[in-house]
Amino acid sequence: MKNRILLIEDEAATRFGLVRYFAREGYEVVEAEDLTVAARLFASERFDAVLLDINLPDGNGLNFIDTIREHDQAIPIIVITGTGDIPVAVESMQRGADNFLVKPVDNAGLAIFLRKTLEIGSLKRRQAAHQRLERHKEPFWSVHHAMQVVREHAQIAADSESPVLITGETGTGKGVLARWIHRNSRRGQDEFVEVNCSGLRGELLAREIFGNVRGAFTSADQDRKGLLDIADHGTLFLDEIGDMGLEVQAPFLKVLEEKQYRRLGDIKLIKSDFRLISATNRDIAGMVQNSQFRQDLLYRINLLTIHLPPLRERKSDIPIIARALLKNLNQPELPLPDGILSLLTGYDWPGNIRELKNVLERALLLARGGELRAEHFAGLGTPPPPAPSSVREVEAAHILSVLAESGGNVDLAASRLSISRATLYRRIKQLRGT
Ligand SMILES: Nc1ncnc2c1ncn2[C@@H]1O[C@H](COP(=O)(O)OP(=O)(O)OP(=O)(O)O)[C@@H](O)[C@H]1O
Repeated sequence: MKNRILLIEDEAATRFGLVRYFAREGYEVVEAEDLTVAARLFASERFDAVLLDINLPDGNGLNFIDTIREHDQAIPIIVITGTGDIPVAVESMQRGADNFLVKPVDNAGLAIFLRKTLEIGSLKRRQAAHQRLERHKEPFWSVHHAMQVVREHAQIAADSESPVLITGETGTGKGVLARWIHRNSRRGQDEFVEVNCSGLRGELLAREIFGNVRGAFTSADQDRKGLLDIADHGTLFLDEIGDMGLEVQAPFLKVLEEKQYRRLGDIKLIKSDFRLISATNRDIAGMVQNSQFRQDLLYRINLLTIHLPPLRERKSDIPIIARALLKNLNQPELPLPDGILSLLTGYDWPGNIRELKNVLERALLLARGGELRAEHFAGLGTPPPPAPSSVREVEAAHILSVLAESGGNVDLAASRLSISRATLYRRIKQLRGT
């Protein structure tokens, strides 16, 4: 799809030149000769960027920056000013413009400006959307006692600066938990730098972590920052640390001990104040026994270990997690009938939360916006287990399903069950572990 530019410029000749040039560059340019037309267009149409002249027949373009920013914080604004208008240009930046150019405009220069500004704008939007999504990922949906321990330890991890090792099978949410710890730590506003050690072996991983100077190896045609550099003041998340080769383990241990390192091919020592969170789905202690992982490194990274249990060991959480995942998939109101809940709780979920999320996404596609039915979950295998028999099991199943239907809201569940909030808490406590 073509990027749409709103060009606000009163000189017809300048407009003509810019429209022709940008049409050739693959943009769609919509023209406004004054602020009145611009305001009408901006209110009714969607644009990817605004090119704004300051001196317009019906007012000062600077005021229009405020109007744009009231409605859209992210859209790139490039201001075009006459020579000698530098103070105006500075003011335009202070009011929220992204860039300014001085007339006569060099079209090629403006095109480069525009491309860069649009790239940054789109990155900002993606980052904002990603952060919004990440904020909704709450790692602790649970009534299970094992997750209570996880929650307590995660809070301790967030309050401290010590290295944390998160263990658990694939798809249990180790990455989600690592981000939660970072966000809730005092480094939460700084970088969260993630590297997956299984995708990059040997020297490739070392290059990513340490960076390099020009000429350090054959293809090193320029200096490159390492992730340790970028994670300074923030958090470095090493996913699948069990897959880190021994040749990288030794220098990495040194970094942890000394908090400084050298880029590949460099002699200069660089300091980095990063906080380490690692994760693995492998048995690292067993790897130490087999000399595949250094014991001294393990001692350094596992000061605090948090284990995420697989979904099959906390099946009582499946209704709550499924509800929450539906909410994240923008389907908070969609009912999950008992038949489907028993299908979901009857399955062992080797891929854990990731698999549950995929299964729900597939079911939503198959349901085409309608109600979810059992046939949308075909392939989950085993039929639902026999209905609970003891009074305690019946009570547990009922409480859990009402809690799930109430989206984990204890007040709502208590009122639906016609018991007090305190009684419901007491019952949940008694039932934990069932
Ligand atoms: N609490 C949660 N909220 C929302 N989504 C979650 C949650 N936990 C896990 N997921 C989803 O499940 C998937 C797997 O999560 P994540 O990558 O954190 O797991 P992992 O244990 O790190 O997996 P792996 O070991 O394969 O790297 C992701 O799509 C993630 O969004």
